[in-house]
Amino acid sequence: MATPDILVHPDATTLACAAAQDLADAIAAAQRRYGSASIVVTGGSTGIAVLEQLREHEGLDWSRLDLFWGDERFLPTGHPDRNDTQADEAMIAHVPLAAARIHRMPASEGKLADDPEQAARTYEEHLHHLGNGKLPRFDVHLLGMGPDGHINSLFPHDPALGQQDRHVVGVTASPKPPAQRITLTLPAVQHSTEVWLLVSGAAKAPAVAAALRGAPAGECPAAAANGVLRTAWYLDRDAASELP
Ligand SMILES: O=C(O)[C@H](O)[C@@H](O)[C@H](O)[C@H](O)COP(=O)(O)O
Repeated sequence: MATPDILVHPDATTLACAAAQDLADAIAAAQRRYGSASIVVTGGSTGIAVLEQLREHEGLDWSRLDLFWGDERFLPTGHPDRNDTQADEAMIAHVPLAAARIHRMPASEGKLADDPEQAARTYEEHLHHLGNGKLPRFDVHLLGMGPDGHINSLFPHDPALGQQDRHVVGVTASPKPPAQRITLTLPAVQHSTEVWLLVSGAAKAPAVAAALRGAPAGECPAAAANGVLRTAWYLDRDAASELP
């Protein structure tokens, strides 16, 4: 596993601008190489700020970009706390993405209303359908991180962290509201060509240091967030303040 790249920026705004520029470049590179690009987006203030910046990038070919989510709060369509609603407002509503390439996690309504596990299976089937029985290619998986080291909806000590056989699971007792969520698992994160963690603020500094020290994933899930070819940590100075 390659050593992670640690990229420290003066503040959260500069971090988001730099990550968006790098993401635009990575999308263009994947489109040149494969014909289309595929990114996994995240919620949280830093991840959403990156999407706000990305939408300003001129020359980006939005028609050949697939958008997936790393996790979702299991709430009805359009709920303001859903990660996809926030991504809609920050980026999707402003750019010409192809509707069929926006792969949202299911919402808590209709047949799936009270069944995040079934909703997770539905998303997993969708991914496996796109990938001919496997996961599709994820060129870049963006991740936020909580002060407890959680990534996606994979929280410390949660049994979902040990999940090796599934790519998407339902969460029913998240320590952070809402309790019900859908999340990609660690094997799905680790399937991504590149994983970029977007972390700002002093409250995250201890978890950043723990993850980069190689803490056990059960205690600090972000420690296991590694891409196949590259892992990059986009930090602001405060988040990096406990690194050696
Ligand atoms: O699902 C959630 O409750 C949040 O989206 C959460 O997982 C978030 O991504 C991180 O806590 C980082 O958030 P910030 O970037 O806002 O610090």
